[in-house]
Amino acid sequence: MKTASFVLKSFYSKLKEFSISNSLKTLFSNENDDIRSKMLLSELERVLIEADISVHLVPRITQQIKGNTFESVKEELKSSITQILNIVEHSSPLSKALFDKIKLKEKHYSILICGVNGSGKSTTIAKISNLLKLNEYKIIVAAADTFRAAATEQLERMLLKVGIASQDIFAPSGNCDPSSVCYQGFEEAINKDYDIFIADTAGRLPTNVDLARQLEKMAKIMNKLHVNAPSEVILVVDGTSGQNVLSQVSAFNEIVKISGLIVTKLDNRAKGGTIISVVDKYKIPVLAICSGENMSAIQKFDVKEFVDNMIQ
Ligand SMILES: Nc1nc2c(ncn2[C@@H]2O[C@H](COP(=O)(O)OP(=O)(O)OP(=O)(O)O)[C@@H](O)[C@H]2O)c(=O)[nH]1
Repeated sequence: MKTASFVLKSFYSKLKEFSISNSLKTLFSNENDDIRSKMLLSELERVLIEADISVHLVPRITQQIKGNTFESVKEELKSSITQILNIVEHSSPLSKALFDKIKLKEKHYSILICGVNGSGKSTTIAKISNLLKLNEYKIIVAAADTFRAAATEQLERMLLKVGIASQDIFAPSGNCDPSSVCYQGFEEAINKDYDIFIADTAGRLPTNVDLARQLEKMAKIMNKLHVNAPSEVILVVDGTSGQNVLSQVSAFNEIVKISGLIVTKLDNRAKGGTIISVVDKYKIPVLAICSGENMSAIQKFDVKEFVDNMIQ
């Protein structure tokens, strides 16, 4: 089985392959080049936009560039991007429990997972469940994706694979309302003293009013059972969706307050700029990054590691 660091390397090697630095080096092919000249500045802007950094953010980054050598510009870019990413702390009680082995203080911790179709929600839930189980948490997962027929079986299959027993998967048969699955599942979590309750939800376009209301209802109904519920609302986004991720974050955040992001599929086509743009615009922490279908392909988001690999 591939280890987490091996899998993550595939994301970082992709980032390196794309490398802002390579493009930057070519901008400095002539010794007398000055980055502040109009031509070179617009070339630098193009490089950053190609790295998936939003067009609104790029001028703010380039404005801070004062140096005129490859090394100085590179360091200024790194510092500017680091500053943007460090505007929030990229952690939550869940991510600390997952990656830092810091015990959750809250009892019956509840997590609502949402996102557009196919962003990787169920796979990510299996990865999280795997880690939580290894860290000796008693968890229960509710299959509240009652929309797609095969979704429950798919989730169950993945959870069983990582050693979650079928009695720890709340998946009532029949045509159930997703809010009632959330409610009953969370009620069971409280009654049977589970440490963590995770609800998988159907993939949805947040612009679909009915589906948006349904998600809102799930969060509200959980709150009837516990004053802090849901403890975290995590939006799972496909990291290869580029700037589309920005509109997803905005739309979902209007329905339920998103407490953190998990960015998936970074092994596919990762340029990294999307993460920078989302953090800058919405100040929402990135709780984890995923770079593969393998259950170990999930890792804490580390700003320094990310920036060092993006610009070397
Ligand atoms: N390459 C890669 N594929 C991934 C990753 N995470 C999930 N996938 C794949 O993406 C596809 C969709 O994943 P799911 O977990 O089913 O996504 P979902 O959001 O639950 O899907 P819906 O329930 O249909 O909305 C599957 O083929 C997964 O194996 C990842 O980090 N990298």
